[in-house]
Amino acid sequence: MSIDLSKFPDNYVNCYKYLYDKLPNELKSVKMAIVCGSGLNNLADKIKNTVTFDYKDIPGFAVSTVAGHRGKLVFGILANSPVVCMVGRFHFYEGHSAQKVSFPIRIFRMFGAKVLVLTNAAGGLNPNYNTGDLVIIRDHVSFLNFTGSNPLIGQNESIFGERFPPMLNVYNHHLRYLFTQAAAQCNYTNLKEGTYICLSGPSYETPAEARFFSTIGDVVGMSTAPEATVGNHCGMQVIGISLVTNMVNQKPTLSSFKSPEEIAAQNYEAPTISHAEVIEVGNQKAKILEGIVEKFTEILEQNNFE
Ligand SMILES: O=P(O)(O)O[C@H]1O[C@H](CO)[C@@H](O)[C@H]1O
Ligand SMILES: Nc1nc2[nH]cnc2c(=O)[nH]1
Repeated sequence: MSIDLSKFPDNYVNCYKYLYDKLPNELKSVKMAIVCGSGLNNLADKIKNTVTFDYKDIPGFAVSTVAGHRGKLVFGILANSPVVCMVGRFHFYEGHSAQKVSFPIRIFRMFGAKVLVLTNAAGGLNPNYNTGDLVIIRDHVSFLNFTGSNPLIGQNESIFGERFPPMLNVYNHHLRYLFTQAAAQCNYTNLKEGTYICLSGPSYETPAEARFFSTIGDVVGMSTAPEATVGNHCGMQVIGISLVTNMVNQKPTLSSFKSPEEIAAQNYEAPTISHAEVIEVGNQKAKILEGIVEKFTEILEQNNFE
């Protein structure tokens, strides 16, 4: 075993050992960890020589309760590189604490992962975006962190990182640049970059909230920031990619001064949004993202990225 387990808290050791003992030697250490967002399970399909675990069997893991999140942890080889992939993630709105949501990230660090690839389905706020666009996360605004649900609250586990970690470069610039190269090599031309707004969910935003969020960010979702916060704390190089699964409605709600007849005469259509739509777009676009993530891994290998 390459790490001194006596230095780690028991719950991390139990989980690490459970997985470690079942892995072949070539997967006992990984370079990269990937988290699949809603509808993006197929991202894991390119991983070879896999060893798969059910979340329900892994000590310390929560279980996935959300449609579009398979609840499997996959170790394997992607583009000649040993990786671990969460096929489905945990969310705060499922009733898990921010600490529970991000618990796997520290396990991946214990397995040696330096690079953390976070993917998610998100609503587009930036009017220049379209459904189906991929957005490299440049920075985030986390309403979870603002409101007392920072995953680093509690006793600091100094084996992982410092008490007051800076958050000035959470999303690594070099990785983001290399991701643009990977996308270009895959002939993907709709790549954007933007700020991710993290909300607790599970309700989607009201139009007034959406207008407010659009003044501070480009996409909005209910994940990623806790994982990025913990990854940054334990010294991982983080990259986040949002798939715009829907454009968020920002039009003001109906005026009180208009009669139902006047509204109908304007051919008014009530806006909607559903998780089924989010998953459908995720499934449609997962192939593209899968190809780019594989190319990205290949580029990291070529660049000896550490
Ligand atoms: O962020 P991921 O897990 O991709 O999922 C996004 O999609 C769900 C809402 O449709 C929420 O869970 C939101 O966070
Ligand atoms: N909050 C939020 N999360 C999402 N996840 C996917 N789409 C959306 C959205 O429109 N809003």
